Amino acid sequence: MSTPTYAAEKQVAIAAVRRACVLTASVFNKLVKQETMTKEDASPVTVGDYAAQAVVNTILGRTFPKDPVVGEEDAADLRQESGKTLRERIVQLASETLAAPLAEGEKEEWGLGPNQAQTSEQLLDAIDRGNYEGGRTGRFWTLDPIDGTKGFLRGEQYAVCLALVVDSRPELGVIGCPNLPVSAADPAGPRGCIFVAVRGQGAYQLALDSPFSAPATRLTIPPSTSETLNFLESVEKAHAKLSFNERVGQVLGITRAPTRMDSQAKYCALARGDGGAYLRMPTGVGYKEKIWDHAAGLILVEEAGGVITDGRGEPLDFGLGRTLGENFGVVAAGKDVHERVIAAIKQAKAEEDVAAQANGSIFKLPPELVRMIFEHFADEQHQFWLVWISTICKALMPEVEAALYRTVAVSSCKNATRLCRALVKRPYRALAVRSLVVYITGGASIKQPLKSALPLLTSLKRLELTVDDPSIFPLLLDAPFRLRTLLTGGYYYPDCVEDILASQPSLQRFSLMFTPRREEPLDLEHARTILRPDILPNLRSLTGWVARFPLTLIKHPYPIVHLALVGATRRDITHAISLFGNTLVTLILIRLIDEQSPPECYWPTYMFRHAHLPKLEYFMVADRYDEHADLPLERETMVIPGLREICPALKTIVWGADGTVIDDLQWDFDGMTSRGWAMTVYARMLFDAIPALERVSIYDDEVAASREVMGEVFTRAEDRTVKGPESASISLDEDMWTLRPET
Ligand SMILES: Nc1ncnc2c1ncn2[C@@H]1O[C@H](COP(=O)(O)O)[C@@H](OP(=O)(O)O)[C@H]1O
Ligand SMILES: [Mg+2]
Repeated sequence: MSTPTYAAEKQVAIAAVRRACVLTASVFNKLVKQETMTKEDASPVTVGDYAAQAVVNTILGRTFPKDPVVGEEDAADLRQESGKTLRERIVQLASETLAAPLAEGEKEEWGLGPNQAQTSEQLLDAIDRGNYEGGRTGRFWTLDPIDGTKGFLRGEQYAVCLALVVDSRPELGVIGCPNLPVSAADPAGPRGCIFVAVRGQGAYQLALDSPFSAPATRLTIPPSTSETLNFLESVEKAHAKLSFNERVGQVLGITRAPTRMDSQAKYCALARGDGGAYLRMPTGVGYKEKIWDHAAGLILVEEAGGVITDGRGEPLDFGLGRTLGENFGVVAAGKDVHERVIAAIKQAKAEEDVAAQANGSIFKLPPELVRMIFEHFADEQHQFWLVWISTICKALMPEVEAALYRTVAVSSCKNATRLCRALVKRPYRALAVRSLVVYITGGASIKQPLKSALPLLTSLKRLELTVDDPSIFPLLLDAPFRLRTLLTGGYYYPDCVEDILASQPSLQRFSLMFTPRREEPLDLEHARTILRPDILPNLRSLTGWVARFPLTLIKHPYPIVHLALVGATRRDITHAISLFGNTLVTLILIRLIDEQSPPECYWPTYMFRHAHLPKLEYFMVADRYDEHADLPLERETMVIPGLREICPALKTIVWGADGTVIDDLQWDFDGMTSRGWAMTVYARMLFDAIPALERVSIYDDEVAASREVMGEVFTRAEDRTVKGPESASISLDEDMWTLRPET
């Protein structure tokens, strides 16, 4: 079946709306402006409403007699004796309007022109044609003869709105706006426009007085940015929650003031680019939006390239009768901004939920304070207190949850799925999450649960994602959060790492710990974008497993303060130091020493040759040997010349040497057999060379493999003498040492 073009319907609807506009404009001029009716009188709105409905329905009754109409008014009151005066006024007005000479595009058989007089009864019947209740299937018209009655009375914006709905979908919409400036750029210029849209045929603006002959302007919603975006909203506070819009605007970073106008003229303004988004959020009194207030607007916006849904992002349902039923408000916007507006609404709504729940709390403390107290108790040791409090006082649940959900970690599929479900169920929980750790290797994929939860985590700042399913990582590309810390890892290196980096300009700390696999050669192309200097302007901390993180490809001297590398060869280290040496404060290396390495390079500070590390304070190195080679035990090679100038600020050196190296040092140095002797010589030489040095620790264990390791420590006393060796254990600072043990 071919798509209907609705050409006849369109022509009739435009003509009917134009006649109704002429009628309402004359009602305004005669009855409102000249104040021939008092406020207590049945009101000019009532007169205009009924009369306009009589005119439009008469035309529809003649042209499409089988089509029912869903309208705002019915004639029951007018038929009463008490309605006589009103009835006569309406009949007179409607008759005059219908009897006006035929205009271009109109036909006599539509009931128009001086030869087509209608009786009073015929006109009341026409009004009653608007009694239809609507429904899921079939076609019907829906009419709002004067939409924006308040605007009409003020002489501001109002609209005559007519739409054809087929099987619950608006297919044709016509909106007449007698008071709307023809061009928003010229607000004092000529007024009066008609807007028309047919599904699949585009949206157009026509001239109100010559809709069929004057050239039509095709409408498209232009793209907007946070700077150009503004909201269109009702004038009437009772019709939409304007304070909520304000908060949504803040979330979106909108700087322009909203444009307020009555009626569906807002949809017209949106369609022609006079505003970026129309927000109509419920005021909470249980009002259900009427289909005639949105049907014509919907098709106009959609045909202008926009998106229209309710406040939750759900489609508007025109198949439920006279109202939009359970839809929650209305949001219309350009394609490029609609999704962001919905996300911002979710955030503002979640905040509101938290605030609303807090009002019922027995503690009348300011919510920020309660939150601070609870956050203080949210650590693992005290969590049960919070849970206990919330079971006693349910009103405190949102604050308690906000504290408990601030930092969340999951390490099994089951828990990850549970967590995601809990976040989706109560968006204020999702809003509370600042730090999320997902560490799941093996097992089923948790992609689906994450897909539903990640878009809600608007406050997330720190994400640690170690998963074996690489298809999870692309989810980060659409995420609403701006991370400061991103730690990634897993079995497969995902192709989209660089795109993720490009989408996270606030990133300060980044870690890439994908398992190096021998069987698969590293695709260096993957790393290319990390090299672009512009994508990570805030990057200060970098951790990587070098086999999957080709450091030598980085050419940009990011001002890295903290660098940790696993599996770094001599070449990687020299390269890193030459790039980041000027800014490094901490440097942590698990280095690979191969057979080709010259013997001197066993001494950790040997790597600083030719370098300049003016800010370096903490240096830790743990060694891995491919093959154990003979050690260079000559004093001359232990400390390179010029070390004082190279790293003048160095305070701490931690060396995790392989056990066999320590054993060699023990047996073989200078012919002495004391285990501590060679270490003591080395440590003392370091203290002599670097005046700032306070501590040297040497551990005969693999530092990377365990959090608590034993070793010998040398310290500089107040009187600058060197003490040690003393046996000690080192506990690795978790935050600094983000590396995970190899398994
Ligand atoms: N509490 C409420 N919430 C939302 N809309 C309401 C409302 N009470 C009335 N309205 C509708 O808001 C329409 C006007 O919208 P706007 O504020 O955008 O101009 C009214 O149309 P009418 O003016 O045709 O009665 C009416 O249908
Ligand atoms: Mg209305």
